[in-house]
Amino acid sequence: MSDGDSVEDADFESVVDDLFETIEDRKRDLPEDSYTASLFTHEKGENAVLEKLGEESTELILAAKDDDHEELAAESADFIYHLLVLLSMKEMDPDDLREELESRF
Ligand SMILES: N=c1c2ncn([C@@H]3O[C@H](COP(=O)(O)OP(=O)(O)OP(=O)(O)O)[C@@H](O)[C@H]3O)c2ncn1[C@@H]1O[C@H](COP(=O)(O)O)[C@@H](O)[C@H]1O
Repeated sequence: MSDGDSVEDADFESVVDDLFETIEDRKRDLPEDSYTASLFTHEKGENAVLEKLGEESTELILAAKDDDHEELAAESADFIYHLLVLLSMKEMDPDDLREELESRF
């Protein structure tokens, strides 16, 4: 996140872009204590993040069925984070998603 921005006043798009930038940094630097880096070096390869996406979508559905808004927001964030890791693994980025969504307007 750029200097002067706060989490409170960042819009959704810039939060996604900042998170994706952090993911790209972790992919490049592979710090030992980083969960994100561990996904890029996992022995299961991309299956590690694909499995996580499956788990997170199930948790998201359960939160929706319980009408638990706080949990639904948390599980949605987990899902979007893992989706961004997958896009990075595939050498894609949020612009690919943005363009696809915009093409449907
Ligand atoms: N947004 C996320 C994010 N969302 C979810 N997760 C991790 O995703 C993992 C899986 O979540 P689960 O719901 O399965 O919860 P869990 O019970 O901990 O799961 P298990 O690992 O035990 O299966 C957890 O370890 C979460 O910490 C995330 N890890 C990192 N980020 C972002 O990535 C940045 C870099 O993080 P590091 O890679 O840790 O440096 C951070 O600053 C965050 O902004």
